[in-house]
Amino acid sequence: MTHTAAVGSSRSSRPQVYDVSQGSEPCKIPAVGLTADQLDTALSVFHTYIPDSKLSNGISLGDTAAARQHSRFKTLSENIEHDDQGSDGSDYSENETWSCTCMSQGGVDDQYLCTAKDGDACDCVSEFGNFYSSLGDDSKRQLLKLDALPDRLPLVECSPECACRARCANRVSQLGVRAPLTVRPAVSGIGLGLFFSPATSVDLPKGTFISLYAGEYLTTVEARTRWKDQQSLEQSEGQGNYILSLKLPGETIHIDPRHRGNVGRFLNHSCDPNCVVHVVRWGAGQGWPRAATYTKRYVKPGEELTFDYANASGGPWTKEAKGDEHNDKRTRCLCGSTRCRGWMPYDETL
Ligand SMILES: C[S@@+](CC[C@H](N)C(=O)[O-])C[C@H]1O[C@@H](n2cnc3c(N)ncnc32)[C@H](O)[C@@H]1O
Repeated sequence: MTHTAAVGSSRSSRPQVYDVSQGSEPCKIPAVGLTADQLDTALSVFHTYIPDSKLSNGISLGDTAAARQHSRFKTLSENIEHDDQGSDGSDYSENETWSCTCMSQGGVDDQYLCTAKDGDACDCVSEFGNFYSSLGDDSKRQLLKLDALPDRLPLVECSPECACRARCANRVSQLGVRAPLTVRPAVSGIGLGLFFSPATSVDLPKGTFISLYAGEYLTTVEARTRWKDQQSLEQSEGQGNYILSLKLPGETIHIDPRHRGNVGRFLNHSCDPNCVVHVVRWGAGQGWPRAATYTKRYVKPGEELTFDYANASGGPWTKEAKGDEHNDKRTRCLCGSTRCRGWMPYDETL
């Protein structure tokens, strides 16, 4: 793939703002300060930009009926060991649907339906908890109450089937990227990274939704094959490994954004990160687990956004690679933090 106009390149007198999301997110995500080659890489990694994950055969998770019919879905489901309980920890199984009947009353307060205003009355919030709170400013932004989240329980937002629709305050991760972000060369020098880049000098509060880590859902068998391929690319061409494995109670989900993915694939690992990954379902039962990143502290303008790959699932699924010469899975961590553990975490089951 070649491009005649390069972002931030001396080849172009007026730098062009290239939206990495290709118009798929509510906010543009400019690529900034990239050489022509880096821009080519940033673009060519996305054969397709998808704001939400899909099955590896291209079927959208939102298309529940088609996803359930498809043999790939069945294979994936069979690969997942289910507990007696629903995997969101509730009494609802994957085959049941759950929705609230909250209806908008009209007016500006619509934004707060389901949580701040009618929280007690909303079926979803009263069943699964209210873990978002309003920032209370004009931005109408909802923050995740990180300290109130129960350990290892996925967040459940209102589902696409709920009557409250898009303005409900219990829908955050499903609305796409809203924080001002840019893709730039990573601070560590390891390829590209995702940065908080506001127009004015404001901090990003703790609990702000950044983006999903969206890609193709893989079976464990598919993930193993791709992991090996990506690992050899990493060694031969310096291209990274992108598969995120979410180990939930009773199930493991692998997400690969290398060929089809969203901007979350630019989030680098840090041993002292400013973001954290949480599993979010859009509705209980029928809701597939999404990996969503949120800030875990205040973030200053210009900071690179990172998360600890070892905490991706909130569980003990990863191992720190040891400095053992015979461990071919090890990759040096270049996060540069004073708490750096030296090696990148990896999922030993792949
Ligand atoms: C999800 S991608 C992150 C974006 C990547 N830097 C890029 O340019 O596309 C993960 C890959 O980035 C690299 N990476 C991320 N964090 C790193 C770190 N702390 N140290 C070394 N490499 C890292 C590794 O190659 C890893 O496999």
